[in-house]
Amino acid sequence: MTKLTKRVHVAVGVILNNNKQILLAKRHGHLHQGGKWEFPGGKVESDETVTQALIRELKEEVNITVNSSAPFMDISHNYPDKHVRLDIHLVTDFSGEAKGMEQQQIEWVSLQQLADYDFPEANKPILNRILAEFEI
Ligand SMILES: Nc1nc2c([nH]c(=O)n2[C@@H]2O[C@H](COP(=O)(O)OP(=O)(O)OP(=O)(O)O)[C@@H](O)[C@H]2O)c(=O)[nH]1
Ligand SMILES: [Mg+2]
Repeated sequence: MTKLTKRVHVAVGVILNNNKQILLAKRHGHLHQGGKWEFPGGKVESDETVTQALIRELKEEVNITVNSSAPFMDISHNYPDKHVRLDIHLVTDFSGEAKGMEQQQIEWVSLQQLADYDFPEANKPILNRILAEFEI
């Protein structure tokens, strides 16, 4: 008997504010990759574009209204239990005050401190790219 590995397409936001801080959220313990810090985002539903999913998820999860976004990186990663495609977008133009809408911990983290946080395995290239792009 074979069981197909779950595949998910995820819209992910690297939200950068004017103080050069990036918004991180802590995944609840019971979730996939629970306890790790993530960039806010979530699954793209079948009836929406990645941009629509990004806008919806950032509003639902962290109360941020995206005014515009730019494609930043596309990563496919195979976890033992799940295959993820992370469609990562840079968000510098947004409004609203960040809030953990799902009782999750959130933090604005300076670029210098980003490497101190524990991220899911798939996020390593994102970290490297952010640090290279913004010249840390
Ligand atoms: N949002 C987000 N997900 C990530 C990151 N890195 C990473 O491996 N993932 C994985 O991508 C998947 C995203 O799913 P999610 O749990 O955020 O989806 P969602 O918000 O739609 O959740 P829901 O299905 O509970 O409503 C998870 O398996 C998660 O482990 C990241 O930086 N941000
Ligand atoms: Mg999510």
